[in-house]
Amino acid sequence: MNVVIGSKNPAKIAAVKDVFTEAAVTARDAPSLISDQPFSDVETRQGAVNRASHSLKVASAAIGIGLEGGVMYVDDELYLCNWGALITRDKAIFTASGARILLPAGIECELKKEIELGDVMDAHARRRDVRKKEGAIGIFTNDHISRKEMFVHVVRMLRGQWEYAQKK
Ligand SMILES: O=P(O)(O)OP(=O)(O)OP(=O)(O)OC[C@H]1O[C@@H](n2cnc3c(O)ncnc32)[C@H](O)[C@@H]1O
Repeated sequence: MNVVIGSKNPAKIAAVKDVFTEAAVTARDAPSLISDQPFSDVETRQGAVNRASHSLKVASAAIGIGLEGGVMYVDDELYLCNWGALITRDKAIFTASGARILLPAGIECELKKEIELGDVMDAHARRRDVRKKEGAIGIFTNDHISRKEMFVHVVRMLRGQWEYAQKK
């Protein structure tokens, strides 16, 4: 089976490879067609769907996967959120969201200056390419949960829903 992931981000590719161990996984750049820094569940999920859909158009695979990071408010508190989408050739769409954690108030201030979370995290943690490695979730959980691990959970939920639908 061929699976295409609509991103060249190593944390996202590694998560898909971990779940689709038997598949040939390829990675393609795919536009999210949303803002660089999504600010809601609705927008972040749409980005994941757009990436999955685009990747399937440009690669000959059975399944396209899109993974998208963003932030969203619960009341007036800002949380990290992540969404995934799995799309099949016959246009079935499955979506799932990942674990979320509250972001410190200082992070929200930076995001409001239109600096992307990935760049804010590099400055905050004094590290490089946090978005491709441990992620904000890794930094703020003291490296207990990495971005890849969080996405593995999302991709497992996508795969499980797709398998369940095939049984019906
Ligand atoms: O190469 P792509 O697939 O675009 O990966 P990305 O990390 O740059 O882009 P996302 O669409 O996943 O995330 C949207 C923005 O939020 C940032 N972001 C989301 N989750 C993050 C996390 O856990 N750690 C660091 N940055 C994160 C990310 O860097 C972007 O600025």
